[in-house]
Amino acid sequence: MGSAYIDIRRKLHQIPEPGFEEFKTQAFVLDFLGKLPQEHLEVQTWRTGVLARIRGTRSGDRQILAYRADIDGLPIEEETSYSFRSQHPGFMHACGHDIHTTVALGVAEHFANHPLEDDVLVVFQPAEEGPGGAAPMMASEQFAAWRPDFIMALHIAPEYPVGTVATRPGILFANTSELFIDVIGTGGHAAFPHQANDAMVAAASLIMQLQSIVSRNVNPLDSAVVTLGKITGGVRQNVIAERVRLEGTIRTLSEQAMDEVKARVEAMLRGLEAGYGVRTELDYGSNYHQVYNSREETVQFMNWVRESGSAELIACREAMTGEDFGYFLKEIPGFMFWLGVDTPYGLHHSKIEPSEDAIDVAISLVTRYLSAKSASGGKAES
Ligand SMILES: CC(=O)N[C@@H](CCC[C@H](N)C(=O)O)C(=O)O
Repeated sequence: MGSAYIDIRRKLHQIPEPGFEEFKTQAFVLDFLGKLPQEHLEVQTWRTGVLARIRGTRSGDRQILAYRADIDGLPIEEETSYSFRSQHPGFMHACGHDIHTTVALGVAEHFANHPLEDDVLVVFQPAEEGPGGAAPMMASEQFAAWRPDFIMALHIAPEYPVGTVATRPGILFANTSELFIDVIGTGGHAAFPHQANDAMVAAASLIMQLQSIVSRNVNPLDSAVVTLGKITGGVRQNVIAERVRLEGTIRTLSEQAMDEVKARVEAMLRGLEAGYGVRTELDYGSNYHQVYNSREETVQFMNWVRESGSAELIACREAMTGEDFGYFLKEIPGFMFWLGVDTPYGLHHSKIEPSEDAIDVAISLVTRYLSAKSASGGKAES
């Protein structure tokens, strides 16, 4: 099965699309599903997402087991050595969603050919990178009609070898909040700073102040990240900037720490306005709930991986990545795990080249796990 799925991944890799604009990806998924045996398969769309339900042989009496993939790309210019690079300038699958989607198609194909007693729901979710598709998808009529009793998902992990998976019960990924700050001063001629109010100098001071939140305000026994990833502002070298925009993200392992970090950001903006005479505008963009793996489900999965030998299991630590899969896990028992894809470049890097050998590992692992779970009436045994 390897080469067929590698070909699918390469096709998806060439069409990365931003959140809620995954039109080609959705069409690709629908086309693939349309060619599978249709006897047990039902498909619904929700915005640019897709829900594929494979009815089990005892559908109705039994539970619905779900596998979720995110399908959007990132606004990053690709710099890989691939011959099948992105055909969408400025966009790239730099977070492995092409692999996640391919695995989901493999899972759907497997169960369309070999239905379980339980139903299997394969969720193709848009907009994970932002603004967040999980919460509105869960609130949709389509999802409510097919709401699963269990849900699992994976995320590629560049640092782990192919053939390994890593997870832990409890918190796996952080609470996140995007951060958009506009600093607004008064523009002017570079030679007359006293007649202007330089938004760039105020923004530079703010950047350094924000770095002190994690080191000086957050309890050292807690964990938090404040990262600014983008600055824009100014017009040209001899014009005092009237407006500077900072874009970043806040990550914390507790909701309390998130509230504390946000309170400090707001206090610093008030201080900046008083000290520099600028005006500021603050927008937290989208916020994601932490990915909290159900204890019982995760321990069962970890035991099953160890006993079945389906992959090598790493009991990992939590990470400061975010994932709106956390919204599914807030309401539905399940877990997320890392899938080793062995590449020197990290997630969101323009040169990331995940090993495609991991695709078969994942399809086999997910289909075997859901089969074992169904066969044992909910509790997977190896
Ligand atoms: C796994 C991963 O990389 N997820 C993204 C999620 C983005 C959340 C949101 N847009 C933000 O930037 O806060 C991540 O950056 O961790």
